[in-house]
Amino acid sequence: MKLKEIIVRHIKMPMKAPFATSFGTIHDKELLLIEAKDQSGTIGWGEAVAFVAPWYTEETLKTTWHMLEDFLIPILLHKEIGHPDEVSTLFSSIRRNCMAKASIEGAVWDIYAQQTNQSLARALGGKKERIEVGVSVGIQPSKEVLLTVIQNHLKKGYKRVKVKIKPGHDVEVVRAIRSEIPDLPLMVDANSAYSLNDLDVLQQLDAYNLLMIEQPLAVDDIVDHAKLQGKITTPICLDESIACYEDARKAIELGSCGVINIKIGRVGGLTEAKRIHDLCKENNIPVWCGGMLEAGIGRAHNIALTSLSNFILPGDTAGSSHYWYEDIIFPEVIVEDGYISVPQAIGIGYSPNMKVIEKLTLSKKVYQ
Ligand SMILES: O=C(O)CCC(=O)c1ccccc1C(=O)O
Ligand SMILES: [Mg+2]
Repeated sequence: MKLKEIIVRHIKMPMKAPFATSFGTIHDKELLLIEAKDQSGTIGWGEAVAFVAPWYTEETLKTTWHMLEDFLIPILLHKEIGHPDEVSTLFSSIRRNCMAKASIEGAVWDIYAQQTNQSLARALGGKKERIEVGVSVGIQPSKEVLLTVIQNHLKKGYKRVKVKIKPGHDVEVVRAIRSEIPDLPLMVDANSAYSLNDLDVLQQLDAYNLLMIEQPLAVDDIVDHAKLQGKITTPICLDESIACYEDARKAIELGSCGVINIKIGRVGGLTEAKRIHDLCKENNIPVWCGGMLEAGIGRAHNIALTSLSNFILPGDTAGSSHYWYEDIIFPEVIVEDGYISVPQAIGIGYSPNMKVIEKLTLSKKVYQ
C-alpha cells in the first residue's frame, strides 16, 4: 500500500461521569482520529489516545499532533508499505512518542487487514472469538457511592473490577469492598502514587486476595518494583513502566512484575504490542489489555489485540455505553455477560459513524 491522504480530526467526547485517578480527573475525553487513505481507495482508522495534559505519560494531544504533522505523516505519505510491521522500522529514527506512532500505525493495520481480506484480529494472529472484560472504576466521593457503582457494573455482567487507589485512599477502600463482596475478582491501580517508603501500606493490601496491584511505584522504576515484588505475594502488574519490548524484557528478567498490562498507544503500536505479548507468553507472564478511555476506534483495536492467546486476564475494554452517551462507531461495542464478541468482518469490524464524528469534531486537517 501507499498512503495518499491522511486526515487528522480533533474530537471531544462528553463523558457520562468524570474519571478520577491518583494523577487527576478527566471530564471529557479529547482525542485525535486518524483517517488514512491508500492509493487504491481503502480507508483505515486509528485513534491517538494521549490526554490533553501529560499526567499519565509525557505525551499530550498537542504533542501527538505535532509529531504526526511534522515527522510521522511525512515519513509515511507516498511510501510503499508491504506490511504494517515496517511502520515501526520507518519510525525508528524518532524517539519515543509512542501514542503518536501507534495512532497512525493502527490505521495502516486496518488497511492491511482489509486488503488481505481478513479481520484485524485475524491479521494479528488472534484466534479467540470472544474476550472477557472488566471495568476500571475511578476514585469515588465516598465508599457508599463506590460500592453502588461496583454493584451496578456487576449487574451488567462485568466479571472483574479494578479500583483506583492513592495514598490515604487505599486499605480502607479495599476492606470496605471485600467485606461487602468477598469473592469479587478485584484489583487496584495506583498509577505510580507510592514509593518504597509506603511498604507498610502495600503489605497491608497483600491481605485482601487481590488479583494484582497495578503500577504502585514510579513510572521509570523497575528496580524498586522488583524489590517490592520480593516482599509481597500479590502479583505486581506493570502499566506505565512498560513502553516497549525492551522494557518488558528487563522487567521480566528482574522479577519486577507477575503480570503486564499492554496498551497499544503506550507501547507505540500493534506490532510492538504483539511482540510484548509473545515475549510474555514465552515467560509465562499473563497479560491483559489496558484502556485509555478510548472512543470506538481505539476500542475496536483493543478488541482485536485481545483476541491473542496470552490475553488471559480480563481487560479494561468496557462496552461503548460505559463511558459514552453515543460512540463514534456502528455498531457500538456491546458487553454481554462480561464478554465482547470479536468481530469477524474485515478490518476493524466496526464502521466509523460519520454523523457523530462530524458533530464532535473541533478541528480537522488534511495531509496529502
Ligand atoms: O477504562 C479504561 O479505558 C481504563 C481506565 C484506566 O484505568 C486508566 C484511564 C486513564 C489513564 C490511565 C488508566 C490506567 O489504566 O492506568
Ligand atoms: Mg493503569
